[in-house]
Amino acid sequence: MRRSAPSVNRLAAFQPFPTFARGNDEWPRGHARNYGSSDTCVQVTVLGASGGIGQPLSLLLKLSPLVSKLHLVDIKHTLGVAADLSHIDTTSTVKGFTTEKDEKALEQSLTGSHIVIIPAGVPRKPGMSRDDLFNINASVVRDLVTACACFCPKALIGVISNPINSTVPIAAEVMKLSNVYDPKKIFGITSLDLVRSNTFVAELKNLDPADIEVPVIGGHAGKTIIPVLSQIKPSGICFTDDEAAKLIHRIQEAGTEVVKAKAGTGSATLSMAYAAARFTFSLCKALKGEPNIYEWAYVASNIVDCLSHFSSKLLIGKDGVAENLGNGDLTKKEQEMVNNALEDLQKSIEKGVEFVKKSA
Ligand SMILES: NC(=O)c1ccc[n+]([C@@H]2O[C@H](COP(=O)([O-])OP(=O)(O)OC[C@H]3O[C@@H](n4cnc5c(N)ncnc54)[C@H](O)[C@@H]3O)[C@@H](O)[C@H]2O)c1
Ligand SMILES: O=C(O)C[C@H](O)C(=O)O
Repeated sequence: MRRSAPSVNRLAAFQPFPTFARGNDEWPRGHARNYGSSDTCVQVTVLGASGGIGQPLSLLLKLSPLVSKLHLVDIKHTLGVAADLSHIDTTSTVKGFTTEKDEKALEQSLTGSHIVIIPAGVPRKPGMSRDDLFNINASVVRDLVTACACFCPKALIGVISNPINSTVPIAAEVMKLSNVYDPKKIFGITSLDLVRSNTFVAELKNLDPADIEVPVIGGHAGKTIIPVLSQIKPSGICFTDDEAAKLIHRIQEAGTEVVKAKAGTGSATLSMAYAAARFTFSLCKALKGEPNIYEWAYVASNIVDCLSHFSSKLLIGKDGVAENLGNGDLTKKEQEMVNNALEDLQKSIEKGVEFVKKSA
């Protein structure tokens, strides 16, 4: 039987589906009554909404009372996905936009958006690295963020499309070119690394994952994914060197674990949809003025001297990152992991920046 760690509850902001996760029949209706103020309208646009992540993510967003208007955008199939979701008896409205045949689709979907989440692009197949997706996804993200710069320059933007370590700097450069760059408003969504870490630690120590918070810093590829085991909440969870090494390896390779298991049909979609929904709910709560919203995400940062982007703990407010809370006290080994990730991160960032400069 699983033990519960009594000293730390999952932070309210960290647990978007408390009653649902516990199997409460009332959800989402009863749940809706407890969440956020209904007077703040939040419009969320999902770019890539017909895809493996896009569809379950859109479903989770449709279920939440935090979202008032849901705009679903993809090259194709979006009208069907939107019609399907629109029959769900929650209060938000859903609209589909197909960019393939409708040149106004991006303008119409993005105008008025407070939050834009981007899972558009191609996923990995076995044997590929995330960086192997650059050639296709770099231009997808560039073009979609260019549309955001034009039609919703003040929106909070969450990038899911890989390689995150490069696509987020691409998004930043695009916003700079349009003179609407606000470094506080662009996030690389790395939440899946934290979700996985919580799960794996809970499995190892026979605890309830809802009670566990494992910080993960750095970036989102291989050794740039840096779980900070010394700062796990609740404190007092100890690992042998062997346990820690295996755990860190599993967290860093978890994406590849899924890619291999899916055997050519894609990468993580359902767990990513959950992670992205959780992150989006945090943005919604922050927009609605809820205090103490903390997340980890890959953002413009001066936490590490030589890098323009890095993932660390953030306080999120109405305008995006309200404060970058940095890495906390790292052990010598964790600091070594950061040092070992610098070169990869630097290269990925430069690759993204150069790509936008060349295509400008
Ligand atoms: N950040 C993370 O932790 C994380 C986790 C999992 C997957 N991913 C990444 O997310 C991306 C999407 O994965 P998926 O499994 O959903 O892929 P998918 O192929 O199932 O879906 C992608 C969708 O994007 C759409 N699309 C492509 N170009 C578009 C454009 N220009 N405008 C609008 N829509 C467009 C496609 O039509 C498709 O429906 C991949 O790059 C993958 O590597 C990131
Ligand atoms: O591994 C991938 O390619 C997708 C994603 O980045 C993940 O971590 O699951």
